[in-house]
Amino acid sequence: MSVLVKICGVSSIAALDAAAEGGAAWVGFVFFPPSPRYVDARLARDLADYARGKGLETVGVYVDPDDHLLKETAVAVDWVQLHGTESPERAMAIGRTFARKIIKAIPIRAADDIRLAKAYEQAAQMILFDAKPPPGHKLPGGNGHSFEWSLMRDYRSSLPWMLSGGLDRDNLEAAVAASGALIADVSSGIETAPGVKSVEKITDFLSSHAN
Ligand SMILES: O=C(O)c1ccccc1NCC(=O)[C@H](O)[C@H](O)COP(=O)(O)O
Repeated sequence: MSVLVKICGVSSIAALDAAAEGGAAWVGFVFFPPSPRYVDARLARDLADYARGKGLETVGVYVDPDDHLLKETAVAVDWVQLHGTESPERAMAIGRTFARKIIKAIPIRAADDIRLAKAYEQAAQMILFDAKPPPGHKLPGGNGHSFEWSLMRDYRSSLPWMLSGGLDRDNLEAAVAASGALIADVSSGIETAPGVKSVEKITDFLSSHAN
């Protein structure tokens, strides 16, 4: 069993090197100021240039972004990941206006939550299923929480999809087996503290069941 991997919340060259050397397909930069993984437009441009030189695809992670933020930052990345309450119409408009591929994050707690993905089939090029954060939580993603992976078992779509939420090297194999995912996304599980990526953990994660 092997999966493609997105390493999310990257803010250092060392983490990019580990992601590229371990065979990750995507790296994500978080453009949401309250996040401990936040990077500004200038740092993101430098990191994204470096990542592209290493053969990585780049993803900008946003929460209900306005056009000003997108104009400043989306130019640096290949994909725009929408982690807020963006409607299908807004997601489609962002994709067209900024000529970027869209990943729409769908928060999951129960089986019914998966249905929302259908509404984005024309607006997005990929879906990311992430654990719904507890009410009142300040971040919509990057919380290290999992959802019941087997809920994805019978999911079928014309779009590729990523499994996300609380993954780490110890649970990746079980998560993939239970969900049938072909792509996995990880952030907290490869950190030593919120926002601090570990080269060793990235390498371990990617060598466990990825590629
Ligand atoms: O990572 C963040 O800080 C973040 C903040 C706001 C919106 C989204 C965010 N992360 C999105 C991701 O793609 C994470 O990789 C995903 O939520 C999984 O995170 P984790 O459970 O920590 O592996």
